[in-house]
Amino acid sequence: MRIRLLLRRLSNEHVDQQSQGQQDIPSHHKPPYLHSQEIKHTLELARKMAVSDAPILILGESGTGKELLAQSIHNASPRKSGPFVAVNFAAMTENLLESELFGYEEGSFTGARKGGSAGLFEQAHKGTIFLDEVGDAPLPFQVKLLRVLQEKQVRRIGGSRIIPIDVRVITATNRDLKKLIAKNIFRQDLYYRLNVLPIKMPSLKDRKADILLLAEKFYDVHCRRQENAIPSDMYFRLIASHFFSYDWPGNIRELQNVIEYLVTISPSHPPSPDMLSEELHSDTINVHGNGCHDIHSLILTTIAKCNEQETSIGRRSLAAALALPESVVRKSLTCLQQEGFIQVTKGRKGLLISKPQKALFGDDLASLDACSELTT
Ligand SMILES: Nc1ncnc2c1ncn2[C@@H]1O[C@H](COP(=O)(O)OP(=O)(O)OP(=O)(O)O)[C@@H](O)[C@H]1O
Repeated sequence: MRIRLLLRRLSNEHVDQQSQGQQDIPSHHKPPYLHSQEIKHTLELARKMAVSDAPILILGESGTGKELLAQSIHNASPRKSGPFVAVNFAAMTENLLESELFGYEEGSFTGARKGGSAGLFEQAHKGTIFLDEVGDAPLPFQVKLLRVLQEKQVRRIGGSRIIPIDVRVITATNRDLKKLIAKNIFRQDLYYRLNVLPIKMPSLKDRKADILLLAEKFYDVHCRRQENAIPSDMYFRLIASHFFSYDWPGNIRELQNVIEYLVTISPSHPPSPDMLSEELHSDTINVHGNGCHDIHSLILTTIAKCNEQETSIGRRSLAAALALPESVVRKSLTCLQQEGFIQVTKGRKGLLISKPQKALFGDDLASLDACSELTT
C-alpha cells in the first residue's frame, strides 16, 4: 500500500511538472543534471531564494555540490556583479578565522602584514560570503560572528574603525545543527540567524536518475582531448547497472573519482564490472526501504542488466523476476518512460534503457558548472 501511495505521489509530481510546462527554463538552458525530480525541486527553490537577500543555510552530505549551489545562487542573485567569497570553517582555528574574516591592522599580532589586511567580510562587500562547514565554527568565534551578522559591521583586529559591510550570507553544513545545539557546541541564536532560508542538496542515492548523466559529463571532460575516445554512452554500457545499485556515500565527488579511475585504467574500452571496486559491486537494493526510489532503481538496474546481457525483458517477466505486483511495475515503468529513462518497445527487444538526452542540454562542457544556469 505504501509503495502504491508513493508511486502515485511521484506520478502526480510528474503531471504537475508537465502541466506547468517548466516554461521558466528554456530547454536549451537546462542544466546537465536536471533529470531527477529531487534536483529540479532544489533548483526551483534556489532560484526563488536567489532573488531575496536573506541568509541561506544549505544542508546536505559531503560532496553533494553545496558549494557549487552557493556559487550558483550568487550568480543568479542581484549581487552577481559583486564578489563571491568562500571560506571553509573546518580548516581554521579560532584565531585564524578571526583575522581572515574580520581583517587586522598593522602590528596587531606577530606576523601581521605591513599595512594590515582587509578581512573576507570586507572583501565580500556588495557580494556574497559563503561560510562552508559552519557547524565546525569554534564556540567563542560563533559569538563574534553573530555580532557581525546582527550589526552588519566589522572592526579589524587591533583597529578602532567601524567598517559597514553589505553582504549576503550563505552558510553550509553536513552536520545536524540541532544536535550540535543540544550538545551545547552550536549557538541557538546563531542558528536562527543563519537558518532563514534552508535548502537541502539531495544525496546522489536520492537522485539516481542523474548518475549516468553526470558520469557521462565527467567522462567527456576527461576524454575531450583523446583521439580514440569512444562515445560516453558506449563507455558505461557494461557497468551502468552497478552505478544504479550503488549508494554513493561520497556523492558527486566519489562519482568524479570513480570516473577518473576508470578513464585512467581503461581509456579506450568500456570498463568491465570487475574493474569496479568491491563497494560498487554491491547489488543490494532495499526494495522495502525508501519506497518508490528503490523500486525505480531496482527496475532500472534489472533492465540495464538484461540490456547488457542482450536478453529481452518485458513487464511481466520483470514483475516475476523481482517478485513485485505487476501493477506496481506498470506504474513505475510508465513513470520511468515519461521521464525518458526507458523505452518500451513492442517487439522482441522489450524494455530498453534510454540514452541520456544530451540534445536537451547542449554539449557545452562549461555547463558542468551546472548550477550557474540558475541565472536563466
Ligand atoms: N552538478 C554538478 N556537475 C558537475 N560537478 C559537480 C556538480 N555538483 C557537484 N560537482 C562536483 O562535485 C564535487 C563536490 O562538490 P562541492 O564541493 O560543491 O560539494 P560540497 O557539498 O560543498 O562538499 P563538502 O561538504 O565536502 O564541502 C566538486 O568537485 C564539484 O565540482
